[in-house]
Amino acid sequence: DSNNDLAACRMLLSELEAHQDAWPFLSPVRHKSVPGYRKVIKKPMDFSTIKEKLTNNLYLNLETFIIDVNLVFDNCQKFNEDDSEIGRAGHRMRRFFDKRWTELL
Ligand SMILES: Cc1ncccc1N[C@H]1CCCS(=O)(=O)C1
Repeated sequence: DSNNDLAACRMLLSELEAHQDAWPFLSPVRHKSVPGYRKVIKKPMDFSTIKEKLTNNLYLNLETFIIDVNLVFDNCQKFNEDDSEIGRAGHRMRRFFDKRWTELL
């Protein structure tokens, strides 16, 4: 039900934030220092923004939360080469997240 969905979202987010490869995703990409980012990425998302939305009760259920987490990783894949520090971190974080939330099912 929505209470344990919320608990699951909080649990999953704290695990994402604690991951050693989370550093590129903890705060919004500073588009002033990342040329092209604002033009290329139409819907920026990061873990701190997700936390804010959780706190403000903006996720209807686990599914809407997972959509935002996937947006973080999809943005990363769109902007970063697979063979780059941030690109590789994104792939590792997505693999970790997919494993964890499926373990909840
Ligand atoms: C996820 C991402 N995609 C593209 C460019 C940059 C980033 N992340 C930045 C977030 C702030 C710190 S940083 O500037 O080192 C890295």
